[in-house]
Amino acid sequence: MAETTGTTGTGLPTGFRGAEQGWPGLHRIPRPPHRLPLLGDVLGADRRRPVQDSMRFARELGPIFRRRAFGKEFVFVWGAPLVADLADESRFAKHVGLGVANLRPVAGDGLFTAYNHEPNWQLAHDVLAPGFGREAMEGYHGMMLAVAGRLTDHWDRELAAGRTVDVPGDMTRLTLETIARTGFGHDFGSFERDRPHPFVTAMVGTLRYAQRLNSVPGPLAPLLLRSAARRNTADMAYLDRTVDALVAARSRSGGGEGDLLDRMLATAHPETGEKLSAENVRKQVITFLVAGHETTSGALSFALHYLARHPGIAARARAEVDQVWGDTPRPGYDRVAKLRYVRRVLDESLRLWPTAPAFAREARQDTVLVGEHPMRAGAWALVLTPMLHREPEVWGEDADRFDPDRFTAAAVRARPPHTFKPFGTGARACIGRQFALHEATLVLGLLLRRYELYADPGYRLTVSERLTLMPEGLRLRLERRPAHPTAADGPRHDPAGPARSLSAVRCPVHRSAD
Ligand code: HEM
Repeated sequence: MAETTGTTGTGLPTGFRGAEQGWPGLHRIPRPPHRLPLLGDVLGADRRRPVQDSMRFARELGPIFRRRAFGKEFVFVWGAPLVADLADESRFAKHVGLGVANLRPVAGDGLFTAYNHEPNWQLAHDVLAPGFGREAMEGYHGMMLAVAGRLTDHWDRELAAGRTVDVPGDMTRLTLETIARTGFGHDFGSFERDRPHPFVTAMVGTLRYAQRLNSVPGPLAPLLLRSAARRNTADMAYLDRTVDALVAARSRSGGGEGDLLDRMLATAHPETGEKLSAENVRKQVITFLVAGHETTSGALSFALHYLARHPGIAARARAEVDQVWGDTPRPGYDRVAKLRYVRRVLDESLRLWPTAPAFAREARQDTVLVGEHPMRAGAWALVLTPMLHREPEVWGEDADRFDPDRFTAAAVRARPPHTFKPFGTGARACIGRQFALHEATLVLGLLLRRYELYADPGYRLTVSERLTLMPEGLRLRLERRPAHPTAADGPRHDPAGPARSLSAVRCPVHRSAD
């Protein structure tokens, strides 16, 4: 069922198979009309933006379609009933394919890139899952606040200097420091640097390289990507060195305060007593440092973009923060989940731009997808999340419009299951979901309370891709808000009250889909 775990010299997994073997009814699945011999469906393709490219094809071809590139055919799925069927864990499982498989040389059998059959997945999952439970999360909260304080110090300085702020750059600084501090007791000093930390540069290099591997013919990859492959090797070596130094420092210090690294190094499996090997710890640390910040940074950046574009929505979110938090400098752990409207803003941003924009599912046994498309065991499809999240049958004809009220409790209850999947699905869904949501809601609350956010009227949203999604070149102008005189220790009224009344504020720059 699972593919072979080896890789070729280019990092492409051996046995990387196309859909021809797995989908007996492949010919019935729509494909782009202008297919070139040998090259496939590459006419007009934007190799730097493969997800947005596939979204374009999705709109033309419908809820299930295929694309061919360099002799390999891939099936894409985004229609809600199809995705719901793929979410059936008894018949389907995560497939480590395309971009994820290309990351195997970097992250090996770490949690994200492990094949389902590899024993280290279950072992690491069981050992690390308690690191994302409520007790652990409460422990991270204070550190998250401290890192957010470094961000606001930095933004205050930029504001005093009359500069706009670099949103994706600063969100990446914030989220990298947060996972490094909470997970590994490490400080990259991101806010003290003018340029991204070399760890970030090396990480972005490996992500981009993994994405590029999909856009060149396999056999020609060693030739076409020779210099890129050399750079990639150097990037991977840098990541390894950074992580090795971090682990060595922890071992010398004799242990931390029970963070993720302590768990990785010292915790035995509750039933088998087994521990993670040194090599696996290295892969897990890289996995968590990368997976733990890149996507959250994008999610925060998109949310800030939409908030700046929709002052009425920002005002409503701000009213909620003022009411729930007042002026308390350190809102407590329990106060974060109370920011229900801020959380809806985040969910709506992740709906339009799920920053991990696809996940793959493979058939565990021969089966028929939605009773129509036969699949052999091991056949797989890529779920195109941004299109699932814009499926008109589910989200309406105005699905491209930013509207956080799509996430009121009643609206969520009214939707069919498996229609909102920014964190993937099933046993291999995101282990860091609560961590990301807590961090991002906390930071959005702090920023909304402290600043007015102004978009550059000339900016048009451009989304860059490096396996993950990020708004490109987004800068905002800030103004400090006066401190609010509301109570510091909690809401005196229903927090949704004034928020509701503010919902009537009209947004002067309301544009759909940007
Ligand atoms: C908004 C932020 C985030 C998004 C959108 C996101 C999205 C995802 C998605 C879609 C998957 C499943 C991938 C697949 O099926 O192939 C996943 C898995 C994973 N994520 Fe996240 N993630 C986020 C934040 C985080 C954070 C903060 C951490 C760690 C602190 C994290 C660690 C992981 C790991 C380790 C896995 C693999 C889980 C497994 O297979 O057992 N993620 N994430």
